[in-house]
Order: sequence, then C-alpha cells, then structure tokens
Amino acid sequence: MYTVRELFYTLQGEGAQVGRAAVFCRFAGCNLWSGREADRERAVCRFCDTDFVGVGPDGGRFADAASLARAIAGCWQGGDGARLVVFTGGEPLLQLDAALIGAVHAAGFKIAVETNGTLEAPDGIDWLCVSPKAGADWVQRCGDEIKLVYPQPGLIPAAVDASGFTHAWLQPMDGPDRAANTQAAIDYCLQHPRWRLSLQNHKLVGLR
Ligand SMILES: C[S@@+](CC[C@H](N)C(=O)[O-])C[C@H]1O[C@@H](n2cnc3c(N)ncnc32)[C@H](O)[C@@H]1O
Ligand SMILES: Nc1nc2[nH]cc(C(=O)O)c2c(=O)[nH]1
Ligand code: SF4
Ligand SMILES: [Mg+2]
Repeated sequence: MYTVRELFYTLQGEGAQVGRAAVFCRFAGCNLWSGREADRERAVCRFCDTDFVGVGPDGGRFADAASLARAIAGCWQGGDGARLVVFTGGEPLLQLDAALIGAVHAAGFKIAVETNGTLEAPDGIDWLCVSPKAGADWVQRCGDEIKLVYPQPGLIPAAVDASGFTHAWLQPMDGPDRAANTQAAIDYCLQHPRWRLSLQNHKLVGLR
C-alpha cells in the first residue's frame, strides 16, 4: 500500500533538472515532522514548506505498485517526450521500494527522488537529490545533487562534505525571512563557488 498526498504534472522548479517536465508524486508522511502545525516547533525539521499530511484531492491510496505506476503514467502530458517522475513528499524513501521502481521504469519513466538523506536510497534511482537537515542522521552521502536549505543553524555548508555529489546547491530557506536568506545564500555562493544558488522557480512563476 502506498499513500500519496498528491500527483501532479509540472516543471521541476529546483536544482539541476530545473525547467524539466515531470510528474510529481508526493508521498504522505515524513520521519522528521508529523506535518501538524502544532508539532512544528518540536520537530527535527521545522522549516518545511509543504503539506504532506494524508491523501489530498489529487492523491490516493494505491494497493500495489502497478496501480500507482498507472496513475503516474496517466498524469503524463508530454506525449513521446522523455518521461520523468519525481518522488518527493514528505519523505519518499519511507515508501519507495523496488516494486514501484520496477513498475515506473516499465512504464517508460526515469526516476528522480528528493530525500532528506536519513534513509539509504534503494537501487535504480536515475537522479538522486539529497537535502540533509540539521539535527537529523545523514546516511545517504552520495548522489547527483545535494541541496542544502540555507541558512540552517547547526548545519553550515563548511561542515557539509559535498564530495559525494556532482552538484552542490544552496537553496534559500523560504518563510518570513526569504529575502534576507536569499541575499545570504548569494553572498555565500559568491565566496564559495563549489556551492551554487538554487531558487525555487515554481514559486517565482506561480507553478505548482
Ligand atoms: C518538501 S521536501 C520533500 C523531500 C524530503 N523530505 C526532503 O526534505 O528533501 C522537498 C525539498 O524542499 C526543500 N524545502 C523544504 N522546505 C523548504 C523551505 N522552507 N525553503 C526552501 N526549501 C525547502 C527540502 O529541503 C527539499 O529539498
Ligand atoms: N515545481 C516544483 N518543483 C519542485 N521541486 C521539488 C519540489 C518538492 O516539493 O519536492 C517541488 C515542487 O513542489 N514543485
Ligand atoms: S524532511 Fe522534507 S518533508 Fe520532512 S519536514 Fe523536512 S522538508 Fe518537509
Ligand atoms: Mg516543494
């Protein structure tokens, strides 16, 4: 059984695949926050910008990998173009398994994952983005890109070993201080060119 908060078709807004058409599969649930506002201040991860609780109007409960893969394929609007699904959440590695990886590959999709890095990634992921969180175990230390939300008290970029990743991004923390956080990230990238600026483009242009 897979519990999906929402499925939608959009352009990837962040990181090195920015601008690419993809089906987003947002799983319900996370291991670093319950998702309830009442719990936010005592959660491990307190800055989350996402509602991943339960099954939304564009989500569902799927009994098996084949039925979820069918629903993902049904969201694709890109015709014969290169098919991509982004598994996110919540924390997708709580639910993504070999059966689902096999089923979406069989449906012709490449698989991208957005993970907090607290769980080891399964085999078969085509594009892995890891976004470690201060105060959480960081287990998955290699991948295609690391996307560090900035600034995070307790997780400064200088203390992050990004050598296992092809791309290294600082993504300004959204919230009340977004403008100041963006300027701080710009300043850091100017001084430390290993790190590049990742803006959340979908928010800038009103995409989902
Ligand atoms: C909602 S998370 C879901 C995937 C996974 N749980 C994770 O944290 O990577 C998707 C991406 O949004 C980032 N993110 C979450 N809240 C953010 C915020 N307030 N500002 C900027 N990025 C944020 C995360 O760090 C992650 O890279
Ligand atoms: N357009 C768009 N791009 C994204 N990249 C990562 C997202 C996420 O929430 O994981 C996201 C999202 O929610 N929307
Ligand atoms: S780990 Fe990811 S989904 Fe979970 S609370 Fe943090 S940003 Fe949100
Ligand atoms: Mg998002």
